This record gives sequence, C-alpha cells and structure tokens, in this order.
Amino acid sequence: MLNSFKLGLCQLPVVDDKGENLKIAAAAVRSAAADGCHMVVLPEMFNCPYGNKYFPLYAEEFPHGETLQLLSTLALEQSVYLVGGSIPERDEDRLYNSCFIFGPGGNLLARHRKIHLFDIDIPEGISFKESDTLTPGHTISMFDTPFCRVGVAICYDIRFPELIRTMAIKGINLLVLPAAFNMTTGPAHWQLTMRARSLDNQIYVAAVSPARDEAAEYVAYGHSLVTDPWGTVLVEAVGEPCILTAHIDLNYLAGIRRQLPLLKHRRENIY
Ligand SMILES: O=C(O)CCC(=O)C(=O)O
Repeated sequence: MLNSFKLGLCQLPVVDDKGENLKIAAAAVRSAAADGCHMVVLPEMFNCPYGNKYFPLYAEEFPHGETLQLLSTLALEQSVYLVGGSIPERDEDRLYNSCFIFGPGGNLLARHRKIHLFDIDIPEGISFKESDTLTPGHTISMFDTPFCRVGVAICYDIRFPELIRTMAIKGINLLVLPAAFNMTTGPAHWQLTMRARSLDNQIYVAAVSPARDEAAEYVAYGHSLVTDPWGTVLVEAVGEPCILTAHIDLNYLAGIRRQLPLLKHRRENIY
C-alpha cells in the first residue's frame, strides 16, 4: 500500500443543461489531474439540477448515456480514480440516485445507489421528498485502491452512523460523499456531521457539494470539505465553484488509531 495520495474535490456549478454540466465537469477533472490529484470527486447530481422534476429527464442507464461514457473516458485519459458524484440512474422502470466510480483504466469499480432517501419536512426551512421519484439502494459500497479501501455514501446517508461504522469495521480509511446539503441544514449540521463521522471512525471524510446558486430551486450549501481522523477540518470551500485539494496521509491515520485505539476498544459483547 502507498502511504499518501492527493485528492481533488470539484465543487461545480450545476445548470439546467446536461451538456454544459458535462463540459464543466470534464474541465474540472482535467484540471485536478493536472494538479497531481490521484483521485477526483464530483458533487451529488452534478449532471442534473437537484429536483424531482429533473431526475427522470436527466437519467441514464448503465453503461449507456453520455455522462457515464464521459466519466469512464476521463478516468482513463487522466489516469485517476474518478468518483463520479451522482446522477439519476434508470434501471428498467426505476430511478436511483447513483454514484459510479471508475478506475484509472476506465473500468467501473463500484456503483453506490443512495440508501437513505431524503424525505424531510422542516417548516419554514425545507421540504423534499426524493421518494416521489427515486428508489433506495440496498447495498454498502466500497472499492479498493493501492492507497486504501474507500467507502462511498451519498448525502443523507452520512446521517446514519451505523452505515459509516460498518464500513470502518470493514476497513475503509476514506469515505467519499457526493452531497448537497441546503441553506437550512447546511449551516447547522454539515461540518459537524462530517467531523463526527471522521472522529468516531478515525477516517478521512471528503464531502463534495455543488456550488451555491441563490437563483436555483434548491440552493446547495456548498462548503465542500475534507475532515481527518482527528476530527480536524483540513480544507473547506465557501459557496463559489472551486477545486479543493487535500493530502490523504495513511501514516497519520495509522498513528491516530495506534494512540487512541477506538475501533479496538469497542465492547461488541455488550452492545
Ligand atoms: O441531510 C441533509 O440535511 C441534506 C440531505 C440532502 O440534501 C440529500 O440527501 O440530498
């Protein structure tokens, strides 16, 4: 295993034009790779505005569809691990919120279908019901790299500590999270939740949001970030489009786990 690698987080603007979104994403992946990133992560619903009326219109079925073809081509061309944010995925008559991960050979390494659908109603805050159009996934998703095992979850999935703990027990050192919190839950919970999952599981968490667009129907919070196994925020964006980078240092992670062996001190026979 190699001991460290560079991660690129692409906080992208998303517009109501798939072709334009793909151009923006391709330029960002190329730029992150040119900057030496070994792994590049895109935001939740990066090819499609976040809204139930858009999901069926923008959906693609693996392995067809211009977004999926582009992701595979970019991973191969730039020789990077490409965590393709998420897109609406069609499978027969169902739609999923899915993340496709391609390896440096352009091959599909994993697919994560969002497990926990975002069905919430916060009066004077935000209401959303993904289950109006989407079907939940049923499986935990991880993939292996020469650096470490990586877990994948999508946005609301992060609020379920059992899911992330299960992946930590199965050996992940990094969780990648395409996500799009909003202007109600973002300021209140975004950073806190990412830090908590990092701290509890002694893992890196990289959460990648679309850029904030105050004119959009769903205003994403932005604030893409990386938190480390000590619970520290390594880098954090604000609302504007940007590419953040961070070094994922697996020696540092191993040191934290040696000094404070939380995962070993669990008392599974009691709880
Ligand atoms: O958990 C939250 O506050 C936001 C979740 C969300 O926007 C999503 O799952 O798409």
